[in-house]
Amino acid sequence: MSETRDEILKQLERLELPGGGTLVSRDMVRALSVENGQVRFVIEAPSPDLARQMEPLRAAAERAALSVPGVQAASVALTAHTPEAKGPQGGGAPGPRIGGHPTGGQESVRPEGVRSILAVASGKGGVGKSTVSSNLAVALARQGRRVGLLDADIHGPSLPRMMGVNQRPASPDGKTIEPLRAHGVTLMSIGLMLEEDKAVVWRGPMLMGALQQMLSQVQWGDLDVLIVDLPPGTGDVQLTLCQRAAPTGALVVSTPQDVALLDARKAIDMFRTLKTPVLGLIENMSVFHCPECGHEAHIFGHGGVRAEAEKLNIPFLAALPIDLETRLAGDAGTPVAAGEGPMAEAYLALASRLIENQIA
Ligand SMILES: Nc1ncnc2c1ncn2[C@@H]1O[C@H](COP(=O)(O)OP(=O)(O)OP(=O)(O)O)[C@@H](O)[C@H]1O
Repeated sequence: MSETRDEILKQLERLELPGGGTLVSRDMVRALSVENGQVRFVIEAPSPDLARQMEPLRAAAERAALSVPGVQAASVALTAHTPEAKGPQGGGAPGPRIGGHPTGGQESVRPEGVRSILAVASGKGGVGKSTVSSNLAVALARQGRRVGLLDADIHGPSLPRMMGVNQRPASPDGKTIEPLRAHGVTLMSIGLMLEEDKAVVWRGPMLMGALQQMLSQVQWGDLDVLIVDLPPGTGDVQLTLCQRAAPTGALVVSTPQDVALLDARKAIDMFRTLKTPVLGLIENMSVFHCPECGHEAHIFGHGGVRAEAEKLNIPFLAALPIDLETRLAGDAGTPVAAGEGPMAEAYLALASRLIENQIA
């Protein structure tokens, strides 16, 4: 498939644009996908006016794709930035375009100075993956590790809020991106490159391209560990990370609830298929201690994740309670692990365990 892709791009290189350059050299091809002989991509024009004039070029691009052996059908769409929009990702400032199609076939996109990449995953949404990622990152940094945190949850990036950052990362040369720093952690989120409140409507290839950019264009520097907060589920982003960045392993977060565990099992199975070791399971929202009477309530069930870990012979790393401070601290932009108290200690203990086991 990647040979077909390369050949299509080669054909598109031949289509000269009126102002000079080609569709490829001017980076106007988006979301190129090849599936069972069906080719699809989008030509992104600099303005709606130019897009209207580019219809003959669109048709020529379709013919060029069809001329490649193995291609049975080609569908090419034209799109444009609106001048008032702040780029496809918002923000106005010049900078790298996020969400292009992935490049470079199966080449590694692992950042050079990063010793270990740790994926934090869950089957189901809302189980606390981002809460665990941000607190674990802060706890590791407090123990002297050089930590990076990449929010790869493209459809629902929540780390900027949880880490208390909202400025757009700088890109002095328009290609590389300078990550931000918060609570001792080097941080990058796709949410910082997109317009807040705008839904991301991207196909798989654009998601894969965006992750690739976040790994290879961000100046991560030398890190002991890069924690990648994945979107929930088993999709293109997970696949790209495992195949192109060779993570050291994955931590899977789940609540003890049956429906969450069911999905967690799927995530574990996906990592096994992709040959990424699952290094541990974490139970979040495992118990609620009533602050008034001290009563323990198992709102989402009890012990399910520990039992699952034993069954699958995967280390059970932590049982984190439902905790008001955790929620409030996350909403306020200073993770609970940055302070003092039982939850900060729980995250510091989790971080120590990962350091002792040379995972982070
Ligand atoms: N242990 C906890 N105690 C109390 N609230 C929690 C806890 N863990 C997470 N939360 C809260 O639950 C909500 C969802 O958590 P979070 O965003 O971390 O989940 P997620 O799995 O990353 O979600 P998504 O599927 O959107 O990526 C947040 O408001 C967070 O503050």
